[in-house]
Amino acid sequence: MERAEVLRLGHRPERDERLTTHVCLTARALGAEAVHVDGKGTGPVGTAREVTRRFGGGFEADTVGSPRSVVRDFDGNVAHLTMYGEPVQDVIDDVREEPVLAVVGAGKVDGWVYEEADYNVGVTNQPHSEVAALAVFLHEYFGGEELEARFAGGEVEVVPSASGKETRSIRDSR
Ligand SMILES: C[S@@+](CC[C@H](N)C(=O)[O-])C[C@H]1O[C@@H](n2cnc3c(N)ncnc32)[C@H](O)[C@@H]1O
Repeated sequence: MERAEVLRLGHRPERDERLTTHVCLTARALGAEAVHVDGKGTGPVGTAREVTRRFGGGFEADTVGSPRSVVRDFDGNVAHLTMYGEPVQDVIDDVREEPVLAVVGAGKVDGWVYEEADYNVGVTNQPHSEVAALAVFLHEYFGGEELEARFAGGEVEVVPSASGKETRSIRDSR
């Protein structure tokens, strides 16, 4: 069965707070089980935990001091998302053979990441965003099944609506 974790490299608290938060929330929403934030990213990690508490699911978020250890210790395929990589559509079937650690950067990504990754994967070979790259990668990895996921154990859930904004407490929906 497919399972995914995400490693956010090079978080800079003074400038990446919002983007790293979006990496964490995108990882959770699109089916990853955990995000590991390299550096002192306590703000994004706290937000991800709070969203999980409110909206459910078993998503885990933490900060890590040694991203290289996360890469080396991961039991599965390490897929580094980079505009210089092989096209996602060419490699995703092979990546899907194992659990995946999807690695995304912030500023310049160190050379060891390119060397130690099992796959360097481009979501197009144009420069864009780690959030966009992660979303498309997870969607390709899970083949769209992540869109049907239920997030159990939270306080509230959204009632899908063609207009307006509606939520209900989980107690009311059972
Ligand atoms: C704004 S980019 C910065 C990249 C940085 N200049 C470098 O040399 O690695 C931040 C991250 O977005 C992701 N990214 C951007 N464009 C991508 C693409 N076309 N395919 C896959 N990932 C991409 C990569 O993970 C990258 O590390």
